[in-house]
Amino acid sequence: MSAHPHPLQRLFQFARPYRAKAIWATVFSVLNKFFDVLPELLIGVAVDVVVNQQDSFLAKFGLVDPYEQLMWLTVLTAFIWIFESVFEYLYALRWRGLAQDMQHELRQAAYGHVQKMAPDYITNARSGRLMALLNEDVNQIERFLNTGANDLIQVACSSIMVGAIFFALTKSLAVLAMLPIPLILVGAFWFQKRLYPRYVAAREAAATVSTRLNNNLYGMATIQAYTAEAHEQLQVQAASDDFRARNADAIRFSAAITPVIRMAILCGFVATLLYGGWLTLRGELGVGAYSALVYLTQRLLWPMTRLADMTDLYQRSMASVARIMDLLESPVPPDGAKRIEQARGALQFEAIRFGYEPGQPILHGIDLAVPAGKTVALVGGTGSGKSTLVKLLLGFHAPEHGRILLDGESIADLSKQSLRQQLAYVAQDPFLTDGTVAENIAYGDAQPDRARIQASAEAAEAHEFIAALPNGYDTPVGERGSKLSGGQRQRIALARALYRQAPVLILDEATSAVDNETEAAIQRSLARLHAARTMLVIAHRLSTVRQADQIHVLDQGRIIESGTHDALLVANGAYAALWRLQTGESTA
Ligand SMILES: Nc1ncnc2c1ncn2[C@@H]1O[C@H](COP(=O)(O)OP(=O)(O)OP(=O)(O)O)[C@@H](O)[C@H]1O
Repeated sequence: MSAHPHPLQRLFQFARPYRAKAIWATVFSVLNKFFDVLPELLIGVAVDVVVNQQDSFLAKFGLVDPYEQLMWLTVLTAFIWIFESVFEYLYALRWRGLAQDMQHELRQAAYGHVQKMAPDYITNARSGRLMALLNEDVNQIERFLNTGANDLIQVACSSIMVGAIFFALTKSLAVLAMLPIPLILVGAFWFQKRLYPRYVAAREAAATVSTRLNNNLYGMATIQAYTAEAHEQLQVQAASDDFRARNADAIRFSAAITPVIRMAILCGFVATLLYGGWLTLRGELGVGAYSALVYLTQRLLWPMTRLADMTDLYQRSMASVARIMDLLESPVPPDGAKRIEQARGALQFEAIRFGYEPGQPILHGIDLAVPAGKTVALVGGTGSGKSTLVKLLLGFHAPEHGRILLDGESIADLSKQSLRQQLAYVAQDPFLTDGTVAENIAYGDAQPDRARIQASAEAAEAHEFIAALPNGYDTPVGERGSKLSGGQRQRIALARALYRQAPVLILDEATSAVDNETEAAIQRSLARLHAARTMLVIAHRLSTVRQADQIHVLDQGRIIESGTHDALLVANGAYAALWRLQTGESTA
């Protein structure tokens, strides 16, 4: 199916640090099973005591009186049961502990890995699919380790132990009782092989449902505004139906396992009952041994009915392990090693060519410089590649050709963390966390500075509205900032970027949702900060970039004009035309 090792092997590899814990858990499972099988033998010994009395098996140990034999048998039974219970407690504790540890480690590792990927990876991988992976797949492994692993070990143990007892007591009966085992195992493997792809398909379908639900919950306002509820309900229904059908397909198989195995067990049980009874009647097998063997046949074969559940759990969790390991092994974008402590903020884009998809170039050789402390603006039609250029600067993608320099250092050589610490970025659609206003402004700072938070909010023209909120800076903003207006969200995002005090400030449509008056005030604040920072500003509203030291006009991935506002008006090209359109002024 794939070049990867078996999922179990991949899980073992991942769980290396937990090897000692797993070994202890296994030891306790084995010991528990050992003490669990013994009472069956004691039944045989008890029958032997009451039937054979002075000639019983126990009499050989010097216990001639049958009443004394019974007494000792009772004491022995009590001890066996106590040990069985103690080891049951210990294995349950260990396996469940291990399940929790693995669940935690896998989730941490998977999320940690996702955080190293470019943001586009998450949208390409479908965020719902990732959610399913981080939640359900991880839980699936916990479920298996909670009970499944112990069950598998104990079935194997009881088969070996009971088999050994059978062989010690009577070989011919042992062969008969064990005849169904190969049949059961072949059957279980046959089912298992067919179940695995069905579970993989079911997991995929679950991920699709999750993606759709995720998307719809996020876009509920649009769904309702467009009265698309019925349409979306149908879409969810279709995805859920598919999930149900795939699960039903797996269930048809897994439900058949127990009845089939039971038939095989029946053969083994009937054989022991008949042939063992016959041997006992002929005096070739003791009555005590016969009683023990009848019970032990059950002990040997009956747990195998649980193979169905175990296989089920095992296959589900292996499908989940494979998905998680695939994620963990997906290549992380390369990272540079150099660090930059305090950049001056000089940026240089040299002959940048880039496309998201092979053969579909978005940027066709961009050359531009942003001297330290200067403001450079990028304007141009929608889809012309402005945000893409910023994504390259942030190191989300690497250019196919050309390089980007920060203070003369290629950003490809810099560690992404070090690079991004020099940049303060306000995205087109800023992301606010589900915390308070203050937490959002001081985002990423372990020791938030209250005075700096307020100063940043003032510079972003946000202080006034924040102060008017019910709890001021301590007001929760809601999920993704849902309790705020678009313009308020933008200003908090701007305050956050200013709080960072990074040498380079990148504003991608950072004030598009605020009114003209507020924007003018923000411009004045930014102008005061101007000298200290390099600014790369993207804007559709040209009044925003009017004061920039240099303006570049992008068109379909190429710079078609560059200059100051005044020079571009004089040049009377695309920029001047756009300016006239936006202001109604005549520049000719
Ligand atoms: N993750 C992506 N995968 C594939 N194509 C993308 C991706 N992001 C953007 N694009 C494409 O790249 C082109 C440039 O997009 P970009 O966001 O850089 O434009 P922009 O100039 O910032 O536009 P706008 O002014 O509308 O924000 C567009 O054609 C867009 O469809």
